Amino acid sequence: MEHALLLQNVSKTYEKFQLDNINLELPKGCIMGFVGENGAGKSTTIKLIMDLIKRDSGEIQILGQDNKGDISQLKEHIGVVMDECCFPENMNWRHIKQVMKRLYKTWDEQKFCSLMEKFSLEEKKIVKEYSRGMKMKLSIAAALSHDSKLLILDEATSGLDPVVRDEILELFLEFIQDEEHSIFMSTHIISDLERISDYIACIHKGRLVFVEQKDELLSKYGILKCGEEDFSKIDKSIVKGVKRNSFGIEALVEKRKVHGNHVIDAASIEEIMLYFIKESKI
Ligand SMILES: Nc1ncnc2c1ncn2[C@@H]1O[C@H](COP(=O)(O)OP(=O)(O)OP(=O)(O)O)[C@@H](O)[C@H]1O
Repeated sequence: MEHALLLQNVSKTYEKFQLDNINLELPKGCIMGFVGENGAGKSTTIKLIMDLIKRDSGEIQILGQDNKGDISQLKEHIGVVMDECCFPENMNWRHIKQVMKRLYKTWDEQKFCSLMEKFSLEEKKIVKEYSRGMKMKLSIAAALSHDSKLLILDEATSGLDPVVRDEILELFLEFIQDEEHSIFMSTHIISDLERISDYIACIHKGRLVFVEQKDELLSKYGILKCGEEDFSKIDKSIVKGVKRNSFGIEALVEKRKVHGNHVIDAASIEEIMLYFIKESKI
């Protein structure tokens, strides 16, 4: 299987934080959602992918090419949207269009203009006068208006209202329709990922806690509800997180491995993530 993005044993240490041995593989034609609590290491990972900061160890390949060295050709095929807008504050989108035309050989002016219209961004307004949502729309439109084969998005949909988010998720789904286009996106909006992603990677305190196909996550895990006595008989290696309350125990378990008659409810992606990173293990 060809991959759009490959991280092998990637590590980075700051004084008070360590990104520890990250392994990720995003197959071409797929969307991978990257989730985790504030400060878990999502932006750091994305900056390492973009080679904006130096990794201490490991390998990173984008579209089959090492992300270090001469990546001028590769940049044509990567669309990046970071959580901060990186266009000059005193430009309107007409100016930005001219700049992008010079930066990308594959710049598609018509596509950009039609997205500006679709997103209702006024021609004369300068970036300084944009709301956060408007800045995000502008950045997403620019990333989609050259020959991007991989979109890398860091919290790109977080400032957008539900209607615009819905439109953008549709654009993302259109974008990956052929096997050549892929998306790696970090977000706190798990419902967006439930809707569009093929894979979910979850990071906690600098370590990956799972990377799985979304459908496999949903079919693999369930929430077991029982009392202490029944729970004591459950193999703890299949338990990923436990919550205790006055009614008994709720535990995220690998449901195919539970034997006997038990109540096991479906778990959402958000619940799976929370049990993995927040709840106790025993
Ligand atoms: N340049 C830096 N120097 C030292 N520490 C840093 C630096 N950049 C980030 N960190 C630390 O790395 C950790 C991970 O930060 P990062 O921005 O990757 O988290 P995140 O998962 O993107 O969080 P959020 O969801 O809040 O955006 C944090 O503890 C942060 O303080």
